[in-house]
Amino acid sequence: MEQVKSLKDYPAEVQAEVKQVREVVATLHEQLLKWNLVVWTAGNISQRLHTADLMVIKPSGMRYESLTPESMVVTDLNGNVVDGLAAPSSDTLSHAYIYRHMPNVYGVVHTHSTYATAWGATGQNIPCGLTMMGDEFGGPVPIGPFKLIGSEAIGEGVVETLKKYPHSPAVIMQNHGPFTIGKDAEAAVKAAAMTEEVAHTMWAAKQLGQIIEIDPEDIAKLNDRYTNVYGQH
Ligand SMILES: O=C(CO)[C@@H](O)[C@@H](O)COP(=O)(O)O
Repeated sequence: MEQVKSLKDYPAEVQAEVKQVREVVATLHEQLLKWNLVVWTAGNISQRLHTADLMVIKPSGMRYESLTPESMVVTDLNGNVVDGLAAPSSDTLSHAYIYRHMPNVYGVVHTHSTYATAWGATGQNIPCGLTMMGDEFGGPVPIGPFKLIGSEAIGEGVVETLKKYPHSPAVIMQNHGPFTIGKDAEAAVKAAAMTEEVAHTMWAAKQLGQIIEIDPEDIAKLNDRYTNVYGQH
């Protein structure tokens, strides 16, 4: 049987990174409240380390206002706790699955943000009818399969869905809510905020009439410009 190491068994550089990532992950949860992406305790953030196959994730069921760097939980990429006093998030095994199968991903976020989750309840991809969707998602925001909570099944659903939508940093799990990814936890939080924004706008558009979807060639150009030209390089 695999021996689970304690954080004390890891080198000093790993312990130093854990300290820094605990701060980052604890503080970023404030952004979920700021952007109105969560209610009560329903959502979580994690970030993977660069110095070891470990991640830092929110403790399960704790109010965002009470989160501190010390209350964050450190697990390995099989979801085993290596440091922390609290039980880790219900979605730990799914975050770990995503990190194991998507080596460029270092941040994962889950929310139940209202409009994105409403699309999830209908099982419909959010169609790409906005230039910002071409920019941010490179196409529609996809719906992932329905999966029960607590195992790595949600992570499998996210990874399988993103194989079909490789430019999207978001999957809205059917009947559940968005899971977003990024090069770090902050990028995944940004993707969660953008998912909710476009979910809201496209919901409003649907009330007004038929959606005009953007041509896939133009979506590719938008996504390329946003990825390679937009912002400071
Ligand atoms: O999605 C769900 C439940 O529907 C959970 O991810 C959410 O409530 C957050 O749980 P944790 O507090 O991270 O264990």
